[in-house]
Amino acid sequence: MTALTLDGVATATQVKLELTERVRALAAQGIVPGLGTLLVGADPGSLSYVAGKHRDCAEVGIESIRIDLPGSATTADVRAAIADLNAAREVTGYIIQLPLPVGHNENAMLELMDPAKDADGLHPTNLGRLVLGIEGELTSPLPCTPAGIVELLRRYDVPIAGKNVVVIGRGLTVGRPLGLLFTRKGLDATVTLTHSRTVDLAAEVRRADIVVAAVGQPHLVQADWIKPGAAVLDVGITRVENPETGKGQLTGDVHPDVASVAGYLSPNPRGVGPMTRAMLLANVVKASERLLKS
Ligand SMILES: Nc1nc2c(c(=O)[nH]1)N[C@@H](CN(C=O)c1ccc(C(=O)N[C@@H](CCC(=O)O)C(=O)O)cc1)CN2
Repeated sequence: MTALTLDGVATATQVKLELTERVRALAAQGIVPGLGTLLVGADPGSLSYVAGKHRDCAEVGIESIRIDLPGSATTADVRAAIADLNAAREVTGYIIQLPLPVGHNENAMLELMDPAKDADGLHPTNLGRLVLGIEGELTSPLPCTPAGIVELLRRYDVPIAGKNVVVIGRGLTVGRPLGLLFTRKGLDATVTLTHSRTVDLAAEVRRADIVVAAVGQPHLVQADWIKPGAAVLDVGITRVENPETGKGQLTGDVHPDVASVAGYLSPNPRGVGPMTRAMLLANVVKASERLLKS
């Protein structure tokens, strides 16, 4: 068996086409969605993700506004930038690119955001709504990577209800909110959220119909951990030096041999990453649509 590829690039392209139409419809009613980004420091990965977010916005017709602060920025500087983004009329939604440099309290900064402008669904109010099971579409945004994972599975008709999902990693942007999302009414999966202190990870994963690996440990998930036919989503990514070429190479959490056992496999790169970007655009569009309805 070779797993069917869950193609994040093709799926995200389709999502962006659909969003372009929705942005046109908003424009016809005088509403221009605008995404703000706040980047602190010059981490190469974060710089590249933020640049990608602005390119994506241009592709679908969303305005974008960028605030970049130097790595030497103080907490007061970050607070001031957040206050500016909360106040800016042209910014209908914004994100704080994570991780923030060491020394900044991410949770405290996320809490300063106007929850109505939180395009990442990471403000405590929006995460709280996810916990409460308040429907996301019309009330609050969902975190982008979890939303992208579910959208990818849905668009490939991978069954979710009643299935055993094992999520590896309990981070803020992926594992923790994903567990909440999968157990929501309507998705109805049974979730095991595993982490670095889980005793027998392989045994947990062997029971899973859907596996999501989001830890950033190259090739952690082995082929003999996978139930035949399972859906495997490879989210964590690490730059590993290729000993032959000496060049850095992006490596996912899932070993390539998994493709011979799984029923579905999202590649990494080109799987969940592009869906994360597309879901951010979707959150910005939905926030503007909510404005129209309010
Ligand atoms: N505020 C946020 N910070 C972070 C988030 C987030 O959702 N909100 N997620 C990640 C980074 N991220 C977006 O910000 C992100 C990561 C990866 C990709 C992506 O498309 N990856 C490509 C490969 C990238 C490469 O070539 O280096 C892929 O998977 O094909 C998009 C967005 C942490 N921070």
